[in-house]
Order: sequence, then structure tokens, then C-alpha cells
Amino acid sequence: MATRRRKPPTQDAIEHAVKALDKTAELEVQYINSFKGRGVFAKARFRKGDFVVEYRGELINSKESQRRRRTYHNRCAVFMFDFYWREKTWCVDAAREDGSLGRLVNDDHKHPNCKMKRVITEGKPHLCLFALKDINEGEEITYDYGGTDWPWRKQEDKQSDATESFEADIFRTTEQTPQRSSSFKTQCPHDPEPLPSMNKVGMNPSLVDYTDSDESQSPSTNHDQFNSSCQVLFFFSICMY
Ligand SMILES: C[S@@+](CC[C@H](N)C(=O)[O-])C[C@H]1O[C@@H](n2cnc3c(N)ncnc32)[C@H](O)[C@@H]1O
Repeated sequence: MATRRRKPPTQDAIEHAVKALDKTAELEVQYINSFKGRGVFAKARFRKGDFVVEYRGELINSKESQRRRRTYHNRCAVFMFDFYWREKTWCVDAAREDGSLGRLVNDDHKHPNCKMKRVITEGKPHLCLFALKDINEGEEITYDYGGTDWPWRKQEDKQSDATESFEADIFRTTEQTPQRSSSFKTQCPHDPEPLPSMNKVGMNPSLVDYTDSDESQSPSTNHDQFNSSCQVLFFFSICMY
């Protein structure tokens, strides 16, 4: 029996990016817990190298990104993904709850199953997640947000130190996590009033450019050669309570 040829991952990413489409037959959102909130899970198997999902949002320049950071509450600013491209800083602002899946993918700096890469099409960069390994049905989609001092990572470290007290610790930390702070005033894209600015956490994982003409290249194969030349600054703003 003839096997169907797999679409080149970059081409797959470009097709989804251009149409602003998610793989809703293969991915779903699930509520995990009050600490992590929602996450994105595989409903089907992905193979290593596959395009999984785009981190979709509004592409804005650095000046506009800084302006928004001054007004957004942390629970929204955490959805701003800043990166370098063509010697400038750009930002994909995914703060708006638009139903897209990429914005809901959680961080895993120890065992991520995806990696964020730039895909360039029609002269614009798109931030796309590609599978670092085979991903089975039911697995949570994750990538390394970069940086070192995300508050939830400290909590995870505590978990491995003291497993028995984990539930209590989660509850206490949950109270301090920006998105859990329902009693705070919030400034998000749809909110009317400005709020004070938040702390920033700088991160700089490398992203890789793939363009319309790179379709034959697997994202995982030419990653290293691009790493040295494509340094990308990725930082979300978060609040440290
Ligand atoms: C880009 S959002 C991801 C979607 C988010 N979980 C939600 O429900 O909206 C980033 C936020 O998710 C949470 N988060 C991401 N990765 C996490 C992790 N590994 N552990 C706990 N919380 C995490 C943090 O609250 C963070 O501010």
C-alpha cells in the first residue's frame, strides 16, 4: 500500500500561518489546574520536526510593544512575545483572547516537546512551534520560554525538593501568580483604564528563520547552523509578587 508523503513542515507552517488556521483536529485546549491554567494537548500524534502550532497575535514594532507594556496588566503582558528579526525588535502581542491555540502553550524548560522558530512568508515573520520529538496523543504541547526566573519554575523546583508539601505550596503560590489575581484591576486589550507597568524578564533563546524558499529543509536539521547568526531576544513581562 502506498504511504502518503508528509508535507514539508515549513510549508505546512506557512499554509496555516497565511490562513491563520490552527490544527484543531489534532490539538485541543484543556484546563490543567489553578496553578498552570489552561494548556494545549495533542489529540493526534505528531512526528519529530512537524509543525504544531503558530503563536499567533498582532505583529507590532518595538515602540508599540513598549507602549503596551506600560499599560497592560501582567496577566496580559505575559502574552507578549518579543524577538529580533532583521536587526530590529518585534513583538507578537497575543494578549487578546482570540481563540487561537499557540498563545495557550505552557512553558517547560526541562523537557519541552516543541521549539519556537521564525517562519518568514510574504515578507512577515511568524512564530511557529515545531515538534522536537515524537508527540503522542494526550501529551501536553510545551516549549522552553527561555530565561531563568519565571515564578512557576521556582515552584516546580520546590516540588521536586518537597513532593509531600506540593499541594499546599501550589495553593500559596497560586495566590501570588498574576493571572490568578482576580481582585486586581486589569488592563488588557479590551480594558479601558491604564495600569502601572510591570517588571520585565529578559530571555534570549535562538530562533531560526524559515522562508517560503526553505520548504525542503527540515526545521530540525538546519537549526544549529542558524543559531549563531540568528540571536533572538524573547522576553515576556511578568510581575513578581
Ligand atoms: C502564555 S500563557 C500560557 C497559557 C496559560 N496557561 C493560560 O491558561 O492562559 C503563560 C502563563 O501560563 C502559566 N504557565 C506557563 N507555563 C507554566 C508552567 N510550566 N507552570 C505553571 N504555570 C505556567 C503562567 O501563569 C504564565 O503566566
